[in-house]
Amino acid sequence: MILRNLDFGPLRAGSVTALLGSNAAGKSTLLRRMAGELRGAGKVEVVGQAVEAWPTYHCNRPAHVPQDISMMSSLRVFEAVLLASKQGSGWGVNDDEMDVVIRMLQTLGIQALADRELAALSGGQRQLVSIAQALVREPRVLLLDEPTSALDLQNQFEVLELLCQLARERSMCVVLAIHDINHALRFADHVVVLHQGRVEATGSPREVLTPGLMQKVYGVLTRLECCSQGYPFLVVDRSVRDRAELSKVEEAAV
Ligand SMILES: Nc1ncnc2c1ncn2[C@@H]1O[C@H](COP(=O)(O)OP(=O)(O)OP(=O)(O)O)[C@@H](O)[C@H]1O
Repeated sequence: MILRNLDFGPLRAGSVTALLGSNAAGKSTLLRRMAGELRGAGKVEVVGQAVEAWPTYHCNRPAHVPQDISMMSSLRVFEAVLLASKQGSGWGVNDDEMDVVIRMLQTLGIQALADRELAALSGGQRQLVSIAQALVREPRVLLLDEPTSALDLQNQFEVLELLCQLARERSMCVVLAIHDINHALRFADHVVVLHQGRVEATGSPREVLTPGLMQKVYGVLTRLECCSQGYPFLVVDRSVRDRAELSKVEEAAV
């Protein structure tokens, strides 16, 4: 069993939740369970109904952007996003539906890629297209697995800002697994930290993401600083992988 006794939520409409934890903590597994792609014990509900009970293309069925995005297809970017927008609603296409796709490509800054084949895209471009495919469906719940892992710094910031903005505008519940603690501190309303198969901590990022938690969950010594915009960020001083060394650090801190 990968995850046990998980209990968190409800996750609010219009909010962004960051799912944190070290490698193999179970973040992707939890997202797949929340998306209704994995069966298991316990219950995941969307608007009071088990996630699996919502029809595949219903807006209450979460959209899931997985970590590994393979796009070995000869479809072009525009077609791929249009196809995603049409899921479950027949094959006819009108001008309004085309406009929605054009606007989505513009929003993500990938309009210049509209005619490119998916198979010819870079990793970061693929990541932006897969986010566009999920957003264009206008889901009530959007689950993203490390959505910025292939993006350059500017795209990381712009995509996370966009997700926050759309969460508020569309009353969408966004949950993203992410390794960058500073992105979680800056962009998330809520964090859930997984550790050893359980929820170690949950709450507001500033309350939860303390140097003490970083030491326990990630085995790193950190300190909190503040950027010129007033946002807190954690600086990692060093890793303490060795248990004996960690005990010494803990004793010295008492
Ligand atoms: N399809 C699978 N079959 C068997 N075990 C799996 C499968 N997928 C994941 N696991 C195992 O489940 C555990 C949790 O994996 P998961 O991918 O959920 O972690 P994660 O927190 O997303 O990790 P990372 O940060 O490295 O992406 C790992 O031990 C992994 O080996």
